[in-house]
Amino acid sequence: MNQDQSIDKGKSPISIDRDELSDDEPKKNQPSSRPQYMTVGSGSTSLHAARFRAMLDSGYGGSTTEDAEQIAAAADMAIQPGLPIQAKSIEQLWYDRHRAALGRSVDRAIHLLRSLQEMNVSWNIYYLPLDGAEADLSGALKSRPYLQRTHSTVLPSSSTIPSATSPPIRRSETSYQENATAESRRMGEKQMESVPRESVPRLLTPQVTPQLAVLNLDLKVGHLHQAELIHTLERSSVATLLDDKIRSAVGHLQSLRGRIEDLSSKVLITGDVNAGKSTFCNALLRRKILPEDQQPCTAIFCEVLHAMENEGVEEVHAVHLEAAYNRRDEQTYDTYAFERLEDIVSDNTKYKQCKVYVGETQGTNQSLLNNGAVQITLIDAPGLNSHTTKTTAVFVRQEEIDVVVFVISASNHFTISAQDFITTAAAEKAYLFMVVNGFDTIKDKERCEKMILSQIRGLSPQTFKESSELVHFVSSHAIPTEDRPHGASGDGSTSGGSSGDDPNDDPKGRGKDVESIRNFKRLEESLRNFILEKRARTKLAPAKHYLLNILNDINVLATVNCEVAQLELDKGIQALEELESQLKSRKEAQNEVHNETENAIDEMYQNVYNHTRSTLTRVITHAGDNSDDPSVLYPGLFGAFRYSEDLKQAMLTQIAASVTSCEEHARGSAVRGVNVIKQLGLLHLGSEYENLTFRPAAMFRRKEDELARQINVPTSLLDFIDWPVFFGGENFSEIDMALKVATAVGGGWIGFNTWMDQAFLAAKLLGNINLRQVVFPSIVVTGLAAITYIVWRIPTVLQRRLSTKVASELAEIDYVHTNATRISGSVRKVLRIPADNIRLSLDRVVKGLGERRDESMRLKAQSRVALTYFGNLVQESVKQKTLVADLDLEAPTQV
Ligand SMILES: Nc1nc2c(ncn2[C@@H]2O[C@H](COP(=O)(O)OP(=O)(O)OP(=O)(O)O)[C@@H](O)[C@H]2O)c(=O)[nH]1
Repeated sequence: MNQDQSIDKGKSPISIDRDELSDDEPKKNQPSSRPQYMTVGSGSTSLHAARFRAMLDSGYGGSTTEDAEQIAAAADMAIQPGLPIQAKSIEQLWYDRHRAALGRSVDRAIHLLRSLQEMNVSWNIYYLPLDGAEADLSGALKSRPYLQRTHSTVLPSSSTIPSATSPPIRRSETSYQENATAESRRMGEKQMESVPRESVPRLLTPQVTPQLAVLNLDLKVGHLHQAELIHTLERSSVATLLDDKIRSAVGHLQSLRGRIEDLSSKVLITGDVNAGKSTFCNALLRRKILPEDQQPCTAIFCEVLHAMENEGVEEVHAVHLEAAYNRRDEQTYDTYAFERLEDIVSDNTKYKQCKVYVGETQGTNQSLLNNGAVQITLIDAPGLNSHTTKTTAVFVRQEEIDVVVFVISASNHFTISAQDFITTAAAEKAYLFMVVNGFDTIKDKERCEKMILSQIRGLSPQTFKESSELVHFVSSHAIPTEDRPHGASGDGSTSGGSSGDDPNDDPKGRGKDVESIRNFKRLEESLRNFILEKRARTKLAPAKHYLLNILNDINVLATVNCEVAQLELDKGIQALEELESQLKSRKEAQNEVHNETENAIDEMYQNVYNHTRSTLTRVITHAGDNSDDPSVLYPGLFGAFRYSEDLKQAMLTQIAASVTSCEEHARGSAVRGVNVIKQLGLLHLGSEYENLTFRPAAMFRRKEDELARQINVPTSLLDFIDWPVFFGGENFSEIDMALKVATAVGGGWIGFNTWMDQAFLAAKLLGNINLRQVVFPSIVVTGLAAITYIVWRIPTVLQRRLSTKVASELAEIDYVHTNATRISGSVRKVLRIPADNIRLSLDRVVKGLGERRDESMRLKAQSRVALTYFGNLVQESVKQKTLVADLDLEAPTQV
């Protein structure tokens, strides 16, 4: 609301008496002057007092009861009929109150951001839309299309500073994002197919991000935009990016906090090259301190402060390029006298900035730098061009600049750089103060004014709206400085004037000079008002503006994350139920498979063992029954030994063949067993067991049965004779042993001699004569018969004897059991491989399910915590937003 409007409110119980305007200026020339005093009209209830009380009642009042009482008393005083109260005191009280309230809100916002930062560590903040890429995990939302808040707007300050009646946050367009996000969604879905759920980044797409004014992640790499980059980022990377944003927002809030507390104000004077910025500064100071030149001469930022801040010493501190200025640390700057300023400001290779401490030439009432209550710093910026525009914009963006004064050359109007800068600065700062300088050089002033105002309307509508206060057409040259007497215009377009700067002092009443000085003084007044009286707007409004933005961002993130937390909690509960049942059935399957495979293996092992054992036992037992084997023919007495070797060989070959057949049988059993296990694998683990291949030929490659060939079964003479027939007994082993010894010591006939000796002993008993006559022929015949018998029986006896010997040798090395164990063990080994694989696979599945269940439980717990946290955050951010939005920074002027 501008001043004229407030004046129009003449019927208000509280009115401004324009007759009480400052006595510095003629009243009729003070359309923009601020009221110095306020008188109370009817004495009826004051709006101010009501507002104060309402504010106190709201709990958002002063920091102490005493403070509150003091303010309320001041307000009550203001409504006492006929009692003049200094408007500035009231304003100061309002200002302090707002300052304290905003300070508390800043602290609260910092607290909320820090908690958000902590939350972001344990539960990465969601930063992706719930449609599109995330749609597959948000079945619940599929049936309830997610509302995309495409354009939520935080109304900026100034005329748009939200008041109690106009909510600050306006969702101008809420729509179902169907078509607009289709492309992004398609892309997201495509990429999501290949991205595991856990790595889904929590990002908001550009459809949501515009509503984030501060915490928006500015993702851009080359030609790729956020929508494309979004899916390539890990959630943790996004969390880190967001953490950085939150950190810098906290830093910004802290400096805003400091700025709110700070009683000084900084005024940046910027504009096109040679627009007359330095001349304007000098005119404000009434001293020619900063170098003025027709050529561009200011290359570094030049800060003009009151000498009071430098213990009253006037000097220049040129700050080193890499140093952070500290007045108490002379390492950070060089000290110069004012005369050297021209050299310093024109060179930006040695110094980045200079601080100029200036003592005032004007009294405190008129002084701009030190106005009693507030310290003001003027900053003369380098002229804007394509190189410096960005630097200056960055400078402006820094929170310590309260007011931007933009100097335009009346003859050049707005250059491209100027337009760029104003567009950027207008977005950053609520107000721009425009000084159209060198107005003395313009002939058709009215036309110039019109043209410039229409340009301003396009560039900064807010400034245009209050142009009577914020846009000034002046001539800095018209203001006399120490070395420039009154009216000494550079181009001579205006003539000289009186020695003082009061136009009324002009004895000849030179109209143009009078007008110029008056205009300049009006500008000063507006600027002073702007800085001093409207500190709420210049100092507090940026904090309020930023607070509304950041609280809105917190609210948006909290709302989205609340929904996500609810969604994830629901999903978590559902997933947990599914996982529990899967885990149960898998564990059952695990036991079942274990038992079935073990049974199958044991059964197969036992079968093969029994089969091998019985087969080998049978073959070894009947190894000597191959008399009809055509390959082993008895060649007669003289080939008896060779025959015995052939027989032995045939027997061992037969046994070996039986071992091979047992192995073949075992292979078949293994194939059957593997099939049984494969079926179990297919049943419980699915297709991964379809291609299970088993090569039975690979079994029994090492011929361990050759042991049989290596056994030593020597043939002795006794093996040819059927001793039991001769001796009618079976005490064969003793004889065998004795004969073995005899054979070894005296050759094969010793045993026979002993037998003959016994025959002769019998004959002796019968008598010599008879014996000689009867027995001898009998003996000879019997002997011959025996010999014939023995020779005849050799093949049969040898087979049996050798078979027995082989069997006993094999029994000695436990051949049957060894081979049965080896073959069946081999089968077991072969079967154990797929069985173990199945078991391991099932173990893995069970373990995986267990881990997923644990993870789901963790996520569920986290989601529950997040849900509670974000739910509270939504409420708290709304509460804080309302409190901040309800702060009416302009209250005292709306009387
Ligand atoms: N006629 C006239 N000349 C002016 C006025 N203000 C400045 N000048 C002249 O314009 C020229 C440039 O003035 P400066 O103050 O150096 O301009 P600047 O914007 O500070 O220049 P840079 O910092 O180098 O960009 C000087 O010759 C001044 O004398 C004015 O109001 N009227």
